[in-house]
Amino acid sequence: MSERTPLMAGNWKMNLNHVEANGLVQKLAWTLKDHRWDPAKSEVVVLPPFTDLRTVQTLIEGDRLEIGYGAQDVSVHDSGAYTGEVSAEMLAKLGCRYVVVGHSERRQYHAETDDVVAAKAVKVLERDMIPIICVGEGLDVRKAGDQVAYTLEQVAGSIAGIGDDALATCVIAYEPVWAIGTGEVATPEDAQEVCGAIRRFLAEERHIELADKVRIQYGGSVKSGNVAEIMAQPDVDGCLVGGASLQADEFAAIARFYDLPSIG
Ligand SMILES: O=C(CO)COP(=O)(O)O
Repeated sequence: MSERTPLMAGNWKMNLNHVEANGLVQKLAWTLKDHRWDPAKSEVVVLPPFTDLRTVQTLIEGDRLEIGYGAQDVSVHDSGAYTGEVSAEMLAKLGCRYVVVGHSERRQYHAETDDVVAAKAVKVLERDMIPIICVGEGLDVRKAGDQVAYTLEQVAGSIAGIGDDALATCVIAYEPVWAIGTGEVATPEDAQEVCGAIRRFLAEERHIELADKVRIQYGGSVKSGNVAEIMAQPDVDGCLVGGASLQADEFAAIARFYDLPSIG
């Protein structure tokens, strides 16, 4: 068994202005402290919109909080005439540790392909940050029972061009699209089926030591009520949390999944 520290990351999506962001991070920090959260048992990260990053950086660095932060997307370009884009260098300068690439909402609404996702992941790695590479099938694929093959193809395309040493530092987030924001959570067995298949694929395509190091998250309607069972799966090394990460109490409870009873 490897020592993969579970990564509990809150993807705020397009929510909270910088004032609200300040309030949420402060409340999250107090709540984690109050409840004796153990950073050795789970790494906690927030992923605010770009406009909140400076505020979150100031608070986390100023108060020396043990909460990490990062961004939800990045440009494939380094600099220049790309209106509205934000580069990996800019994010690194703001102290970001993580950057989400290929979230299903980017793939769906911005037509991001696996090639684009792979190029973004490379940019993130070049600046010594960690990409959280998102993959996952839609409802039609799930109904046809093709979730494993579909997701592995996305993984293959989204890690193309990433060398073994760099890939070992990456996070892969399995987020079945039908479970995102719907309240319909995948069963722990569903999550394990695909997360386990991703790890076996990495072992076969690259090597077993690498596969053992990569952290694989599950995302999709994660809450304090279901996180313990999901985290009990051997190949699930953390969660990418949307809606529930906007409430400090709820996200703090998720971060302390190891103390929650696993029911069911
Ligand atoms: O997309 C997600 C995280 O990136 C999941 O969102 P929800 O937790 O709101 O379902």
